[in-house]
Amino acid sequence: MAFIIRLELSSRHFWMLIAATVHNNTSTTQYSHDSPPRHSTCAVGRRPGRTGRGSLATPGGGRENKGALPSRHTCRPEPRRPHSSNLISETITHANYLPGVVGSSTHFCSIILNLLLLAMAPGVPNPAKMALRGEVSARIAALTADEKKRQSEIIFNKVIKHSWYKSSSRIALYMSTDQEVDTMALIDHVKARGAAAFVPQYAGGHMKMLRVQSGDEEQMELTRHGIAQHAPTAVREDAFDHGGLDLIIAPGLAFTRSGKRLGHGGGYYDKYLAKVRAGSVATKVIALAFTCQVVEDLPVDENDQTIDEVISADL
Ligand SMILES: Nc1nc2c(c(=O)[nH]1)N(C=O)[C@@H](CNc1ccc(C(=O)N[C@@H](CCC(=O)O)C(=O)O)cc1)CN2
Ligand SMILES: Nc1ncnc2c1ncn2[C@@H]1O[C@H](COP(=O)(O)OP(=O)(O)OP(=O)(O)O)[C@@H](O)[C@H]1O
Repeated sequence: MAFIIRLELSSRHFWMLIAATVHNNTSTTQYSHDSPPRHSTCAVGRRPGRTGRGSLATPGGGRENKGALPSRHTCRPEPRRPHSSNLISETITHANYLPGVVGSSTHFCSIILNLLLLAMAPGVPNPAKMALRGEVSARIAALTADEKKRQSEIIFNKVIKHSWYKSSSRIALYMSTDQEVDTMALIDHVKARGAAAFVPQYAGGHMKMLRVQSGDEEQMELTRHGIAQHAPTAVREDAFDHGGLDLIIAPGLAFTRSGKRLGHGGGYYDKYLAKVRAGSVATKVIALAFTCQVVEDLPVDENDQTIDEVISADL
């Protein structure tokens, strides 16, 4: 019976079932499988200033936006794949609809079958990564704004004292969302030091690092993931074309002390770091993490790039 159901499902649903299995068996998150996923909303528009920050999708499927965003509307269901964090909540929903499949003794065969399908479905999200993204996103969502501010300030002070930071004159950072270590003070610090600050501009699977000029942050537009970035029409120095980068301060969802990194599932940093490292410049990479983002171990694949150091309030 389970097999027949599976034949009727797409490969994405196979992964959802695996993720549900992984999640049900190993997760310690506070999601209630009885609770329906939260309503999905998204932020669009221009960044209103430094206090109104966007956010990446949350595990409940919603895009929490604690900052005052200029506009907010309910997203209609998109025909394309949802953000990986949304997939987690969808997974749980599907698990509820198919209790006989997820909860039955066919688990073992199901997992073997799904693993075989992994090889046949390149580019389909890895269920172990999806499960960890859901767990860590929930932990971050549970942090208060004051706690995130407290940790971000400690991290800021560690970064500005770091020897790699002090010796770098071309530094890539990221425009932080409410679910990430705040980088706004750091971007200001880089510019005040007279160093060049760059931030990501991503679209269609490709990411550039563009230089931040005075006042840019207030002009930036929010992507559908709630990330502020230069408009497509902005003409700014591309870090890659003009001398590279000495230091990349990277975002992510989960990290290990040994340098493994899990991002939001776009593959943007993995590709960018691979390109940077293929060149001759010895660019250092530091990731910034809330304490709850540092894990003992995390799943990696052949494309995943390591980071040189993770800085948290505790590490
Ligand atoms: N502040 C900040 N800026 C950042 C990043 C970040 O993590 N933080 N990024 C770090 O990389 C890049 C953008 N991150 C993205 C991550 C995922 C998707 C994305 O397309 N997600 C798919 C689902 C992916 C999947 O599940 O396979 C989607 O929404 O449909 C887009 C951008 C560049 N800028
Ligand atoms: N160098 C690369 N070349 C081609 N595809 C890649 C490369 N790096 C990653 N990818 C692909 O991108 C997709 C997302 O990868 P992954 O889930 O590891 O992203 P992530 O590290 O979580 O995201 P990000 O780097 O944007 O924070 C996967 O399908 C992966 O195979």
